[in-house]
Amino acid sequence: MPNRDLRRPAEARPQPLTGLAGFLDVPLTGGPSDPEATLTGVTHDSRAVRPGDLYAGLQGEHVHGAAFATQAAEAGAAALLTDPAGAALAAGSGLPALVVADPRGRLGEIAAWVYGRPAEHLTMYGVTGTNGKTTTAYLLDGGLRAGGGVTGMIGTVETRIGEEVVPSVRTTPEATDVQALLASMLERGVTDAVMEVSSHALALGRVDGTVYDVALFTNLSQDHLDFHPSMEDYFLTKADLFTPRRSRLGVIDVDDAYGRRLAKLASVPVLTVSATGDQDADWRAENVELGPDGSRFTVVGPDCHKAEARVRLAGPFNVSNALLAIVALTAGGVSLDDAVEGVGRTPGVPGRMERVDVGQPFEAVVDFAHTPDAVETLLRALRPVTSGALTIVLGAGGDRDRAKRPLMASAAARFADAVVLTSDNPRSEDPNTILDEMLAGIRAADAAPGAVLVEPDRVAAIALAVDRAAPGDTVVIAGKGHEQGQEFANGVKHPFDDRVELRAALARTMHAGPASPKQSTDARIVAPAPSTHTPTSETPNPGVPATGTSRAEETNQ
Ligand SMILES: CC(=O)N[C@H]1[C@@H](OP(=O)(O)OP(=O)(O)OC[C@H]2O[C@@H](n3ccc(=O)[nH]c3=O)[C@H](O)[C@@H]2O)O[C@H](CO)[C@@H](O)[C@@H]1O[C@H](C)C(=O)N[C@@H](C)C(=O)N[C@H](CCC(=O)O)C(=O)O
Ligand SMILES: Nc1ncnc2c1ncn2[C@@H]1O[C@H](COP(=O)(O)OP(=O)(O)OP(=O)(O)O)[C@@H](O)[C@H]1O
Ligand SMILES: N[C@H](CCC[C@H](N)C(=O)O)C(=O)O
Ligand SMILES: [Mg+2]
Repeated sequence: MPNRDLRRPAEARPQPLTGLAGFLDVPLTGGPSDPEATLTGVTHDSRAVRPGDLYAGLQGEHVHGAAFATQAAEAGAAALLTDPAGAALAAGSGLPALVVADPRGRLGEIAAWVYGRPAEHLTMYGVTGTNGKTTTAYLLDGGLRAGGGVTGMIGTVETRIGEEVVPSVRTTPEATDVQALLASMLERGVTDAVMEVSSHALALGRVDGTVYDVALFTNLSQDHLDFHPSMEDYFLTKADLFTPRRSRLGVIDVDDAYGRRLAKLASVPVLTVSATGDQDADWRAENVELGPDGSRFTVVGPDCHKAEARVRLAGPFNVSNALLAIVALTAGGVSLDDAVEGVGRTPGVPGRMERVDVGQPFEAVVDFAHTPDAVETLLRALRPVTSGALTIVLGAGGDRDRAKRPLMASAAARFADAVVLTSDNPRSEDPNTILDEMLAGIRAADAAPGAVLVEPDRVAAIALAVDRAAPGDTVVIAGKGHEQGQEFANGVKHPFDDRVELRAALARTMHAGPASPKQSTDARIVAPAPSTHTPTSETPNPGVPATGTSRAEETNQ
């Protein structure tokens, strides 16, 4: 274990506070101004303040961070950055203040300034898109290592500096943490940094102060409509990554309709990729051979570039992710041979198409699909490798996009033979309300009688799917992938790992034989009622048909 907190650089590079005031062109107000005062770090969280930090008191959805200025001062903050409302709130803190109209909008450049603009000394890769960011980031990492790079990674599953891992809280951290992490990476000899760039990050200034050498776009489909007012806003937020203030070059998957739009809209040079052969693109995957453990394909690019490639993750969509990574690597200076070699060596990504095998006579897989498009893509990928029935266990997260719930359930009913609806992370919501909203998306025509079951307890739902599986079937547990907990109301998080639960359920069936009657009778078996088809207002992905939203009936058979 590392003996220091890698989230910050060890070496303090004190910057004069008056220098920051000059940089921002605002006076220092409020507390006593020491002309010699210096800053050694910056944070937006009073609970993370270290002596010498600039504390950014930001207006949040719930509270104004400036309300914690006294706590920040007690922890040793050297100064406060805030807005006029925050300055009033922090009046009693005694901290000298820099007051600007939009502190969140300035935080990225300030953090980059405080930490010595680390991104300028690293080769930066930024991956955006609704699905495939984490997977593509791991593949990029593999290719960079094969090219001799020392890598750092910031993303959903983990944050890594060389070989050392720091747990990730979110996909893209706040700007203060991004810049501190990049400075820490630089200090520890990292040459190339790979980051997942969420739309929240772009909208909330988390990656301000970072210009990516190569920006990647995987695809766009419905998600996060709790945060974005429309798909158009979601798209334009992502598209901003492909402008000169944020990147130097774009690599875009044009098999995706939004990707094709982006390739035209981008104001940085762009390389296009297509793994399906359906689109005109600079780089293509040809001779694709899909297998249960991964795929082989030929990479074909401009100027007679050609190489035989493989990806050790099943499904055609992972050929897209791999091709995108390979092309981005070559754009970033890695040779095509090293890129292909490193991507092909990458063993897998935790909780993405991860097979769990205790010797059972059917396939059991854990995957992170938690959008309508990902559920459809996943099931379409598993169908050709399933000789028997395909069963999915699926829930939807609480306090997230509600509109995607019926669409996820609809995709599950249309592309699987059996569906066990269950809880994901209910967070502050009632799990049964989420399940009802999912059920509303399933039309009678999409599911055979008895094919849809509801079991709110995720452990029991996994056991139910396993108990019903026959030789040749595939059971996929979707939506939580690598996650290590299940979140309930009031921030309560119970330890939970789909892979552990699936393994335990499989082991039980192997030893005890099929179905424990209790699990089967407790679940509700749902017969979706014939219903009027109500198209949804958004048709986010031109490839996904609209689905009904009527209420399903329960028969409790
Ligand atoms: C919508 C959103 O992103 N909200 C983020 C936002 O929360 P907020 O505005 O509600 O903050 P708040 O709780 O009102 O607090 C205001 C300020 O006071 C500070 N504070 C608060 C309490 C305290 O004791 N001390 C203190 O300093 C907070 O640090 C914050 O700066 O600022 C907080 C502090 O930075 C974030 O934790 C919070 O992310 C929440 C937890 C979140 O879940 N965000 C998710 C949806 C998210 O960002 N997801 C994306 C996309 C995922 C993907 O598709 O891959 C991601 O990048 O992970
Ligand atoms: N290129 C792709 N196209 C469609 N679906 C994909 C693609 N790549 C991955 N998926 C699906 O999306 C799921 C999530 O993949 P991954 O974790 O790589 O995406 P992500 O963009 O990082 O997601 P998140 O934003 O939640 O972190 C996978 O488990 C798989 O089901
Ligand atoms: N990055 C995504 C992950 C969702 C994973 C799923 N298990 C859920 O909780 O909805 C989010 O925060 O929206
Ligand atoms: Mg991710």
